[in-house]
Amino acid sequence: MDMLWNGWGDPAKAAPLPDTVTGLLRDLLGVKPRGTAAPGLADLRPPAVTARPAALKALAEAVGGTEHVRTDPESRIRHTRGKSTPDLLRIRAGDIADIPQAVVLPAGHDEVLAVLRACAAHGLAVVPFGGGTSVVGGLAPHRGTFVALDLRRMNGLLDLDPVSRTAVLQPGLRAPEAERRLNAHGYTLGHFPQSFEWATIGGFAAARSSGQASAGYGRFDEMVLALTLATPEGTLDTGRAPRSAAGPDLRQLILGSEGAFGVITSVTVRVRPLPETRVYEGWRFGSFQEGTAALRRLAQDGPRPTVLRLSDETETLIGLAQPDAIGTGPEQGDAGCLAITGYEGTAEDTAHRRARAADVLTACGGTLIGTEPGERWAHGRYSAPYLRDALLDAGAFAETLETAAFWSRIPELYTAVRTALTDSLTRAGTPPLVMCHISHVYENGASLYFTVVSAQGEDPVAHWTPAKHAANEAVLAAGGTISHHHGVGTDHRDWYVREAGPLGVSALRAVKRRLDPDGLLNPGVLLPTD
Ligand SMILES: Cc1cc2nc3c(=O)[nH]c(=O)nc-3n(C[C@H](O)[C@H](O)[C@H](O)COP(=O)(O)OP(=O)(O)OC[C@H]3O[C@@H](n4cnc5c(N)ncnc54)[C@H](O)[C@@H]3O)c2cc1C
Repeated sequence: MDMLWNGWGDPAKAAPLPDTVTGLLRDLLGVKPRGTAAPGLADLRPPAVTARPAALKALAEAVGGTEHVRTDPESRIRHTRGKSTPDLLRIRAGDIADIPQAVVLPAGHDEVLAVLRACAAHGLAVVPFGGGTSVVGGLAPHRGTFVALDLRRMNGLLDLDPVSRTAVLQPGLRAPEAERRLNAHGYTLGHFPQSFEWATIGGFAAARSSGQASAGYGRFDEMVLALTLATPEGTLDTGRAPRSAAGPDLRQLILGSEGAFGVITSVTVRVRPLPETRVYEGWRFGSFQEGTAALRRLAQDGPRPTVLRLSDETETLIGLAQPDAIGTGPEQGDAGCLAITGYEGTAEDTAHRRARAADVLTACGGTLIGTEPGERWAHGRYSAPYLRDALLDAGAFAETLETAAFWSRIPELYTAVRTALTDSLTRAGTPPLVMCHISHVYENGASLYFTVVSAQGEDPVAHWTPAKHAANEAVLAAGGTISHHHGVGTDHRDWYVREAGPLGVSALRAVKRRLDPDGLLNPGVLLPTD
């Protein structure tokens, strides 16, 4: 099954907004229903394919037949951009300017190399395409003539080593299928981002993804032990031991390279035994500040839950911490802040960590409110993207952005980003609701994840852009990183360039030139084009 072309996920799971939320949008944010009907897939008329027949023939030869090179309108439209809110708004408005010439489906590493050779020979750029869930413009290169390299046929579990607890996965394997295959052998990857239903192993590595259970299982880049990269200049194999002192770690150069240095064709990951037990529960704190201090205590001194997240006052009040319960949040205004803790592992380890963490959280001012909020969060953990579609349908604007910083910077960063978003959208005539949560913690810092909801402007993308830029400026000024887990793409590139600095950027450009001398791979993604 393919994802909804102009929204999120499985069309069967689309859910209308509860009346409480529609009322809230109208009364609080002045959201008005949009009058214009969105075009259907068949209404869109992609520009004709301009790639020469010889180029399409070479691509077909590279991937074993014309059936693996798709030029039909629907396939091309389904590979146009990713799933950020501006991406959805553009395609809903019928804008398919970033459409690929063709969708090419290789079956293995050698076919990827052959596609890269064919593209080099015929002057076509290449956009590696995993699940298509990028929210940073990672699939919209700055070059008109390109093909989407869809990795869905490379979807195998190639090896499982129970002694080392490692697995070799192909890049096009979607997360649920990766879990299903590992679970059949008694293992889990433990990577559960909100995009879990659709994103792929290659996309996780390419964009340095982080899942909702990162407190226990770590970020995806921490799980990766080895990678194979197909580049226009040949194959780069990295990682022959869990850790090494043999020079700089080339794995780190590939992780986060977002298709600009090559195509990841194989990923070796560490796996863990399937947990015997899972338990999620809710805690209430008087304020975001108090809850943040409690999370820091657990992150620094332990014990570390598997899931650890904290919503600020606004997110708690709206009920967004549990998307299934949106609009039915605590009735009283002094809801405080909801934290969710989760424990996965053996029964003994889970019970032990849960009891000790409860002592820490209580000492930090938290009140246990039972397993119901935790179970509700777990049940609704993949629902929020469906909610976004319903909000857009209702005429609201809803988008997320994220950053991270050292603990001492977190309060300033929180205030700076909230203020930037609120001021910018209020000046534009659409005062927003800005909500925030912490869902990834480290010994030395944490991420902040913001959700913005407002009325849509007349041109919703143009209306949002200054607010997003103001938030990016606030992130850098307050000492945060431009992305904790969404990546750079084209949307964050200009701020990433400032974060990396001129020498850092020129070093990365040198790498790009060595691996991709003709600049075929994702031009303009991660780094500016020359
Ligand atoms: C609703 C929603 C929720 C999300 N939640 C999370 C979350 O909780 N945590 C999180 O980390 N992210 C999240 N994301 C962002 C996104 O899911 C991640 O960035 C994910 O890693 C992208 O995987 P993908 O397979 O969809 O990659 P794609 O979107 O297809 O590609 C992402 C980038 O990587 C490149 N790429 C893809 N595959 C390869 C490959 N094999 N080799 C080289 N380059 C490649 C692409 O060219 C592109 O630049 C969310 C996105 C959405 C829309």
